[in-house]
Amino acid sequence: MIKVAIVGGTGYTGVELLRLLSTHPQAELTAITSRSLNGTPVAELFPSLRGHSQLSFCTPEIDQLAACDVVFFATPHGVAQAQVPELIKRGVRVIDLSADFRLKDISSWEQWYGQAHTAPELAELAVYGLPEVNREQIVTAQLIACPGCYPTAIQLGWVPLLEKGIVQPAELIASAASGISGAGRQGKTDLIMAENSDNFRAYSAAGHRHLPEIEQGLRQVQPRASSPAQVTFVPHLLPMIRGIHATLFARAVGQLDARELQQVFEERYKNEPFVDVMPAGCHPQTRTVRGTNMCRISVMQPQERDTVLVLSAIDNLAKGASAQAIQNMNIMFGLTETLGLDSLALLP
Ligand SMILES: NC(=O)C1=CN([C@@H]2O[C@H](COP(=O)(O)OP(=O)(O)OC[C@H]3O[C@@H](n4cnc5c(N)ncnc54)[C@H](OP(=O)(O)O)[C@@H]3O)[C@@H](O)[C@H]2O)C=CC1
Ligand SMILES: CC(=O)N[C@@H](CCC(=O)OP(=O)(O)O)C(=O)O
Repeated sequence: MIKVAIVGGTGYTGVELLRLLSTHPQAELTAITSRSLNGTPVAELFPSLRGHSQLSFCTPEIDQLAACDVVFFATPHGVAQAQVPELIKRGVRVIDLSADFRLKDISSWEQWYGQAHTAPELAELAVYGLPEVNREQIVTAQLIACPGCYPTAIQLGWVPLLEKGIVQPAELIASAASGISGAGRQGKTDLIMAENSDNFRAYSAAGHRHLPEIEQGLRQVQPRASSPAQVTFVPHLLPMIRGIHATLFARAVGQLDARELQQVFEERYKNEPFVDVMPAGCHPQTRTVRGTNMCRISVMQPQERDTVLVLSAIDNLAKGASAQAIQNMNIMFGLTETLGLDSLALLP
């Protein structure tokens, strides 16, 4: 059994990790932290876990964390970079769900996250945990930087086109909408039900911190000679709890027909257990991925003009965070990649 700890167990990604790890056949959760609820039984805060967790929340003590094989950080940005260096020194493997180690360009990280980075050498060491692109490096990684939710949906939608150089990399447009759990569990007025129910709005349209992450990931897969990927990214808040839907617009470089595009996607993802390329004409829905590690994608060319349209749907807390983090753990520890991740979405 793999001994696991979660730092930040009371947030939405923390409890999603807890839910998934509780039924994982090879993982034994030995510590889960909350400074504010130290000593509270986990099943008292989350009664859905009654009968599945005997643990109580504890404070994040380095010795207890270092006794585990792997530590998940489900904490706000800036927390992992303070604690991870010591764990790495002690040989523990770390899977960070925050953005602390996602960007290789530290000055860009500092600009977008508005704070100084205290462990830039670990950002260099970290492997970006998108298995569909970096599976080989994940196997031996000591530190995984899990992708953000929007970057997961958007990169999986565009990677097949960028790799083959069949769309203009400098003219990419992503319009994406997220459920409110994407903003975390802390109370803020603009996240309450009365502000969001029966409402729909864009936010951070002038620039969102996921933009450099998306561009970094796409540039990694592009052919070297092509001009670097440039993205216009507009996120929106949807009045629902879970789910991201991304509508991705790109301009084709040459002549392509819809059948060839479909083949590019089917070929690229034919061995990927968690990417479902839907038949031509289908529209992915967030409901069909809810609570699962799946990304459902479709590609089309409306009116056979030169716009290539990709639709991509994930669950922000699952493939966009905690389930993808467990997919990384499975790969790192040589387990079947789908272990503990084979549940189906609830319908309706
Ligand atoms: N929500 C989403 O859809 C996604 C979120 N993420 C990222 O995952 C991370 C967690 O997100 P989310 O679950 O939404 O966050 P929440 O704000 O809901 O939860 C944060 C958790 O971290 C703990 N925490 C806060 N500060 C510290 C600290 N200094 N030291 C130790 N623990 C701390 C809190 O517990 P306590 O204060 O009691 O210790 C709490 O359990 C964030 O970085 C987020 O950006 C990534 C992908 C998707
Ligand atoms: C709806 C909402 O507010 N979403 C969050 C993104 C959540 C996420 O995945 O981002 P990180 O992992 O980078 O925190 C936002 O736009 O900031």
